Amino acid sequence: MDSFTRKKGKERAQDTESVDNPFIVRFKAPANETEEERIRRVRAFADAQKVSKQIDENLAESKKKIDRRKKAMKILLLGQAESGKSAVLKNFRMAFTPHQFQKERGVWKTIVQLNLIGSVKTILNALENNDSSEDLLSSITITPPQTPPTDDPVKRNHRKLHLRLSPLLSVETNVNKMLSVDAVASKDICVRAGSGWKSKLGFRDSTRSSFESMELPTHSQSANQEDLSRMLAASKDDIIQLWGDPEIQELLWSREIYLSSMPGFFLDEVARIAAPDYEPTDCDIVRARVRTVGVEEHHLIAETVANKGSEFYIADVGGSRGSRWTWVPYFDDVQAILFLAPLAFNQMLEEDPRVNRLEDTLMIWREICANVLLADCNIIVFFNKKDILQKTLESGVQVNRFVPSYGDQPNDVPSVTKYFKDRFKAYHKRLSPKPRAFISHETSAIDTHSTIALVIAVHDGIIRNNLQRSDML
Ligand SMILES: Nc1nc2c(ncn2[C@@H]2O[C@H](COP(=O)(O)OP(=O)(O)OP(=O)(O)O)[C@@H](O)[C@H]2O)c(=O)[nH]1
Ligand SMILES: [Mg+2]
Repeated sequence: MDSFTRKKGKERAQDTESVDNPFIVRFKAPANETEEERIRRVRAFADAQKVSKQIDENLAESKKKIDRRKKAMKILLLGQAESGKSAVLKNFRMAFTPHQFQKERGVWKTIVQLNLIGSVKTILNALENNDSSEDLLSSITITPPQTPPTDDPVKRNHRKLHLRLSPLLSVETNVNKMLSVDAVASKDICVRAGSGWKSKLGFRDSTRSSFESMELPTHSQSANQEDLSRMLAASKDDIIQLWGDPEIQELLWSREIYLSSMPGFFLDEVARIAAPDYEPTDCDIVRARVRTVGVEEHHLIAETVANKGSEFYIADVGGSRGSRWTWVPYFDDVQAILFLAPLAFNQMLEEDPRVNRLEDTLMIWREICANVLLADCNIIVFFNKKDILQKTLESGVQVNRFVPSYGDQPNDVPSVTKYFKDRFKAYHKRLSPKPRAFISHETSAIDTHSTIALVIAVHDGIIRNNLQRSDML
């Protein structure tokens, strides 16, 4: 007699209690049950119990997570695409969870390599379009040029380079496929939040709970990454030759393709990055470009002595126009918004080249300031990309050509930064539903040294502010 059948008498006694319990009712022994039916029923009951236990455990884990989340600090990174939100997030992670971040180095190695090959593709595409006089914006191709042989030795050399680099581009295509890179018309690597792209590149996230799925890289995925490193090492000299070619520089210039000012630019460091033993530095990682699509939420449990164990959630959103509708659900319980405003006055949006970046940022800023859901939220502005502003002004670009209201104010970094700050401050004062302090910092998120110090100070400031608000000080 099995334990289930032995409990029959007891079960009967509990019948009144369990009459409402569908689980017990479902597995009650029917009258005239055969031995075979009984075995099947007992087995089904054991299976159901196992599933039920698993569900209870998951619910308990979810509840724990909800409770933890309630207590933790919640930060939201906002701003247009390419404003530097993900770069600031990386600085946060380096500051508070350096060990965890260290484990991701392999992922960033592959991304830096892909960024580098992306620049190579842009050059080859420009060359090919030049040859065939096709529109520059036609899709990027990995096929070698099909045009007939030429007597021009420069062109012949370019074609040879293109042919020799084709296998590298094929391997790159395989890695992009593996990452399910979105085939949107973008020059960037676009991976969807929650798609597990980092685990496909070999990163094991130990902060994830046991019931969250975590894909491990398959053998072929790891092989793809190895192929990429091998092919890059083998193509190193060709890439150096391609990038150093004065004819090509001239062509890129004439086509207004300014590679060195594009995100994810690594062509000046090919020798280091294509080396077989290449390991990305912190600066490489912050400069690596992956476009955020959707919202990536990161749960950080501080590892550093000063803040050990303190928990916070940082949501890093996709900033392109098509992604902004995904931001609103995160307004609900956020305590601080870090708003990234790039100090860019002479650039247009990639998704709409008619719209100036500064005007777009100001439009988002007005909406955030006026939002009643965010009335009690700390908002901190990072006027980012100060290094780029410096270079732009040094190259002689006049602000008033792009922003007529700038007038004849000096064309220097302090004056331009003040102009930005005053405009943001004025909207903040006018549109905030309740009075609140305007807090801002000037940053260059790729300067990890100063940005790490800043994010630690900002984190401490948010805690102090929240404590003051809850009258605990
Ligand atoms: N030179 C320079 N580059 C920066 C700075 N901040 C960010 N970048 C680079 O600009 C590119 C875009 O930065 P991201 O952090 O990916 O931008 P994002 O706001 O997350 O963009 P989306 O994910 O598209 O919304 C990356 O290659 C960064 O390394 C900066 O202060 N100076
Ligand atoms: Mg991003």
